[in-house]
Amino acid sequence: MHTVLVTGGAGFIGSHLVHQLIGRGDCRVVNLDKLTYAGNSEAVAEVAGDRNYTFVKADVCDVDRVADLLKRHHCNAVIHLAAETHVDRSIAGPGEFVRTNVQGTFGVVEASKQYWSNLPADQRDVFRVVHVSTDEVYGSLGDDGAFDESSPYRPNSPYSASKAASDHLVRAYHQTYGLPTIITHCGNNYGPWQFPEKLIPVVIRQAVAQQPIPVYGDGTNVRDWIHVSDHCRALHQIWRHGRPGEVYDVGGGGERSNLDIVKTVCQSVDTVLGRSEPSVDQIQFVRDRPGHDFRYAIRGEKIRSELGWGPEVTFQEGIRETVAWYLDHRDFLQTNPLA
Ligand SMILES: Cc1cn([C@H]2C[C@H](O)[C@@H](COP(=O)(O)OP(=O)(O)O[C@H]3O[C@H](CO)[C@@H](O)[C@H](O)[C@H]3O)O2)c(=O)[nH]c1=O
Repeated sequence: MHTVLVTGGAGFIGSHLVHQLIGRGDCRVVNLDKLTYAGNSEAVAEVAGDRNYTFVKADVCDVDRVADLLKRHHCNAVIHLAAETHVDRSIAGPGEFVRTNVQGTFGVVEASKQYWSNLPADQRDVFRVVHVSTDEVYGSLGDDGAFDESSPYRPNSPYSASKAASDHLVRAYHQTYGLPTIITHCGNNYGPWQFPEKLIPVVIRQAVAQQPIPVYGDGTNVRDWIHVSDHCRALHQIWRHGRPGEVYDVGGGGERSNLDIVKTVCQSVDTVLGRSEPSVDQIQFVRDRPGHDFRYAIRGEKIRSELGWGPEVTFQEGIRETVAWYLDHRDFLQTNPLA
């Protein structure tokens, strides 16, 4: 039996990871979450009563608290997802991103180091810290090429800069203290429970309400999309079989332009609701995001060849399921992103 401290386990990706880990039957999960606007206890309600699950409302910046939890629960891994994640919010207010993403990651690695360095040798060997980061640290691509683990860091937004800084701290803790850390970079996730500030839930909400669907700039920007369950499977593989000190980029092959995403989502909403007037007519091209990265693409060769991981959910199937989920959870869709 493993015991994993998941930070940010009430968030979008974190809650899916918590479900997967508990579902495996060989993991106890301690979910540390501050329950900020993007954290949602409802997303983990199904596991709340499970004997292998513990929820702790806490802040990753609190080193003593994190160290105490690791010790109290005899954790043998940390998967660190707690973060501020929305690029537009980071442009409006970068301070919270520096605090949560940089100071918070410091809290996690410092607490982990304190705990890990006092473990008996056999437990030190199996302990891992998996830091969940983003492909956005690599900056923006033109029409060709793809990121891989050797791509230079060129973050462009306050969000991606804060994630890049957090990566460097994690790397430094490995280089300096030998803490067994692994860094991951994933592309754009989609699926149930994604907060309605990100592109796909925004499109669903606006399409359903027959309101304008905002597309930044001309909609030609490209992102590499992955279903959240595939990402969580990758995180498990990386934790269990990845090599300490390494970086693994997660994804590959899911490139789509924003306009393509918007059209696919609109068609899916129209089909489920039996609409005759196409939702795409609601598209409104709006002012571009400042410093908007043009394109992200992940090669994904290392994780495929070293860990045998690849995505399983097709985009068509994933979008159909996601749209159906949001239409069944319209209250969540109405959550005020500015709250
Ligand atoms: C919310 C919104 C977004 N967009 C555009 C901006 C982007 O090019 C694209 C996706 O936007 P977002 O859903 O905000 O995601 P993006 O900025 O790519 O960043 C996401 O993907 C990253 C991984 O690439 C994660 O690290 C971030 O946490 C996550 O937020 O759609 C629109 O055109 N209209 C919108 O209303």
